Amino acid sequence: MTVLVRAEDIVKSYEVSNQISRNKTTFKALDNVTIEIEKGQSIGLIGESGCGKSTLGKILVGLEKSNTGKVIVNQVDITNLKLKEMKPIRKNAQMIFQNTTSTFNPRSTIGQSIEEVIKNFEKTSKEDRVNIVKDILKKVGLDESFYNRYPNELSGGQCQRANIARAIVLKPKFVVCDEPVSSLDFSIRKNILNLLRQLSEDFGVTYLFITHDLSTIKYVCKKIAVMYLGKIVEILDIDKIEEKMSHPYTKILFDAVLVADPTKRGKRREVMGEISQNVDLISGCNFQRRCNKCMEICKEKVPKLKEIEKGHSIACHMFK
Ligand SMILES: Nc1ncnc2c1ncn2[C@@H]1O[C@H](COP(=O)(O)OP(=O)(O)OP(=O)(O)O)[C@@H](O)[C@H]1O
Repeated sequence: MTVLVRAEDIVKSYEVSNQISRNKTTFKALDNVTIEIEKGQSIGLIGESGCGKSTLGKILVGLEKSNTGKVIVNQVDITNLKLKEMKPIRKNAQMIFQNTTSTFNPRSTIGQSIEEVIKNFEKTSKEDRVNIVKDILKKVGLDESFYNRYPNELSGGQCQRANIARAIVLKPKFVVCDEPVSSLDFSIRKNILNLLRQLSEDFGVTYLFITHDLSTIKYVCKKIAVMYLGKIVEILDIDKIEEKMSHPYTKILFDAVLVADPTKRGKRREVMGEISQNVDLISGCNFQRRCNKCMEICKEKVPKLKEIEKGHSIACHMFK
């Protein structure tokens, strides 16, 4: 298997100022994250709001810089690349955001916006560009008339399709999808998820698929990564999740999902305490205060993400 994206020991801190005291403090959004994404092995990334999913996604496509650590995309170390040097990488590493309409220039037509992306990366004639854009619009289920429409003339679902068209027009190898269907009606979600899967089959795109909705992951991903307070706590195959999930936080997350068959519903595990705010203030495991299996070692030592069997990694002191 070829490794397409590798992030090693990524730390990302933001400076936040207190509005009242005007003191500045740092907030660690990513706390030594290491993740490897193999070609063709799309990964779903889940975790509570604010745990650092989008920040990690942006760092992997070079839209944000980490404070420390290393990011390798398609065999190129992008950690310290300047904006200009990032250009050839961007062609292969794109991001689809949740808020669809605001990502388009309101003064350009959808066709012009997508053409702009091609112009930035490839030398093509106007005629070729128009044809490429019309083709890709068709591929995402939008007819030629959308070329001349403005963003405010599109519905949410149509705009998300256009957004996907723009992200994949250059046939990138890696795409981060940040909650790509969460702002859409349930009736349209399945269509978009099927479209993403189809595009991965047709163009060989590998995704990092960020979501809160576990049910959407299986449409496009083979693996799932669970994140808690700036750390990846478990990675495993999606089809083995019920049988193999082991981290106490993963189990709680999955308990929150309703199981259709009442005979298969287990006893619900309760999550204790409140989510901590700043991981810099915690020594040991970030999940210790909410974990009903917390041991002495969890308060002292940070558990490392370790592969406990092929394709299954976990960061928890219960697993040696
Ligand atoms: N530019 C920024 N300045 C300061 N803090 C930030 C910035 N961007 C993100 N953060 C903080 O970093 C943490 C992680 O944010 P991030 O958006 O990555 O979380 P998330 O898991 O994607 O959340 P959600 O699921 O709600 O989108 C949050 O606490 C957030 O407030």
